[in-house]
Amino acid sequence: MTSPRCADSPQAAPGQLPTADARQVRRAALHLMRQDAQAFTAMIIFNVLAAGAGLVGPWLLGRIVNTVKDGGGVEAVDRLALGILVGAVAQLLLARHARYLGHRFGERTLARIREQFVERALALPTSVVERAGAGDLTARGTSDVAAAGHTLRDTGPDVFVAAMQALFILGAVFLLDPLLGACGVLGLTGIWFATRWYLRRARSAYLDQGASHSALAEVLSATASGARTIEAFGLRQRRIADSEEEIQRCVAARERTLFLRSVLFPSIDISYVIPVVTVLLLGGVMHDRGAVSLGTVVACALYLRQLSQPLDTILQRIEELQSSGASFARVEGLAAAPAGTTASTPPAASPATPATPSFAGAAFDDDRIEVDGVSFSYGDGADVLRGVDLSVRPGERLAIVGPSGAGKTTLSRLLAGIDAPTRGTVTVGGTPIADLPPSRLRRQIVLVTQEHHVFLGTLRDNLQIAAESATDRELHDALAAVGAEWAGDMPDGLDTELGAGGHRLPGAQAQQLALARVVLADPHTLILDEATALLDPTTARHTEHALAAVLRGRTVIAIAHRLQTAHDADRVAVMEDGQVTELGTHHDLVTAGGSYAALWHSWHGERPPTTDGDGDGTQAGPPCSEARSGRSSV
Ligand SMILES: Nc1ncnc2c1ncn2[C@@H]1O[C@H](COP(=O)(O)OP(=O)(O)OP(=O)(O)O)[C@@H](O)[C@H]1O
Repeated sequence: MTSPRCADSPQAAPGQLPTADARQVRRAALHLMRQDAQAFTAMIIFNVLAAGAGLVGPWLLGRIVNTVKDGGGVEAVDRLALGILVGAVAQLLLARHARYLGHRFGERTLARIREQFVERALALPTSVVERAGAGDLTARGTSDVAAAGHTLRDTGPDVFVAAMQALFILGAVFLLDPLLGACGVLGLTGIWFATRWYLRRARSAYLDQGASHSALAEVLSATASGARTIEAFGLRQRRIADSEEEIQRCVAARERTLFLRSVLFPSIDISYVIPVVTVLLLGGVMHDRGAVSLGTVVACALYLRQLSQPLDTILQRIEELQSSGASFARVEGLAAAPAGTTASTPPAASPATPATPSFAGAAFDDDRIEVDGVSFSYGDGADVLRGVDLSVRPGERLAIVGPSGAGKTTLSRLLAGIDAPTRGTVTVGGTPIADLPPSRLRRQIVLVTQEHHVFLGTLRDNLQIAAESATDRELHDALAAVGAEWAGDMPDGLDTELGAGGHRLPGAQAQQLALARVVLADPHTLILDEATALLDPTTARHTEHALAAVLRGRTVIAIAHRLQTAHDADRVAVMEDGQVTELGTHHDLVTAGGSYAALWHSWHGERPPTTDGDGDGTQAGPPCSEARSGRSSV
């Protein structure tokens, strides 16, 4: 499934993050320049002055030739030579300062690009990141941002200085003698053709190269993170074959860019010599006829010889500009990704989104979740959800049970707005969940799974991710709410460093930490999918009880792997083969004698009742215990 904005995005292959087109890249670059306009203008002024100072040398050298030819004295020559020295020193100092300004501008702009990238990446919907793969996002955030930064800091200013110098030099040649200037420019046409040929092919070639790097990073990181599974299922050869395929793609892409360079550079080298030779030959003939002074011919030849230096810089850097332009297009592509909003966008006001956690229950009538005729398929596969209708009342506890593969997790992803339905709608308070900006969605509905992360930083940092302004008291309350008594024994309390190099939290504690974050995020609806699965039965029960107090007043949708959870819920939805086949209270469903009743009775080791009597095993059966239930096989 591709969201509409993603499909509209330029150059976005299905499921991949988009890449900005040339117009968008230009607009983004101009915007960055405008953001630091003062530094940019100062950089231009100093570059122009440096380029102007660079013209003094050849011009004075031409005058020295004329002075000597006309029999001028040593004193005159010395004066002119001193002028050359002053010009060279002035050029050095001005160019140095221009470069310093350029670097400062580059560093500041790079910082802006990085900040913007992080904001955009954080605002991406989970489903987009999942489909694009972490490798692509990582490659864009690391090597692509670094390449764009290198251009801004070094390549960009270098090319700019060189372009100024080249323009000034050509202007000077024309001023000295328009005919010789025209010859020089004509002699340079070879460079123009070679460069045009190169530029027409380079952008797509470098984009391919960047994409092949991303694909390789994706395969390698997936292989590394799934190493145990690969070993266990004997998938080694397959992964090696996949990696080799991506490496081959990478090599082919790099060979193509290498070919482009190997044509460009020799053509350029030859083209440099042509204007100098032309000017010397024509200048010689003109001088013989008295049409031009010897000094002018020498100055023109020197200027054209000098031209090779800025042109060299431009042409060598143009390759970097192409590759970093492609990198910048990939970085900027995130702007066109189907993010509803950026992290900096303030969430729309909602009664269920208080700035600080209240823990007081926050589900309002507006927060009703409606699932209406929903079908869903992964990619082009068959429907795994088929015409699901469900209405979840604010403040209700709904348990979803069903056999493995019935579609419970898929439905929970749709309810959490991670995926959008293929057909039908999932709405919260009348708004399609898939249309909610991620920043707002995350404050309304949170999916809690057994996947969780302990970030490098203190315990406080780890908690304040969910509520930046939460006080220590609120952090302690959140930890207490999920039964994380261990937090009180931390060596430095909330300042204890967690993660590699610091205090390592065991799985169960890390899960409690993740739950405490949810408490702090304070969404009106929680979807629990195996949230307490890693906890041992006693801790799980303890956490669930603690959560029960915290969740009062909120809507809770729990994928129930323990039938006790279903028993304690307000209503139970039974899913089978992508459909909701039964919906009602535990008591009603047991009485109805359908699949849920059969499951409940088999769990209790009972025979299903043959009469319409109350089949609720809580009365007739042995007391429910987590130890007995373990994970239900529903
Ligand atoms: N990312 C995916 N790509 C393709 N198919 C998927 C994907 N995730 C799940 N499925 C398929 O969708 C169907 C429903 O899976 P889902 O995980 O939603 O079921 P479930 O009821 O939660 O199962 P379990 O209790 O085992 O987690 C299954 O046939 C599964 O193979």
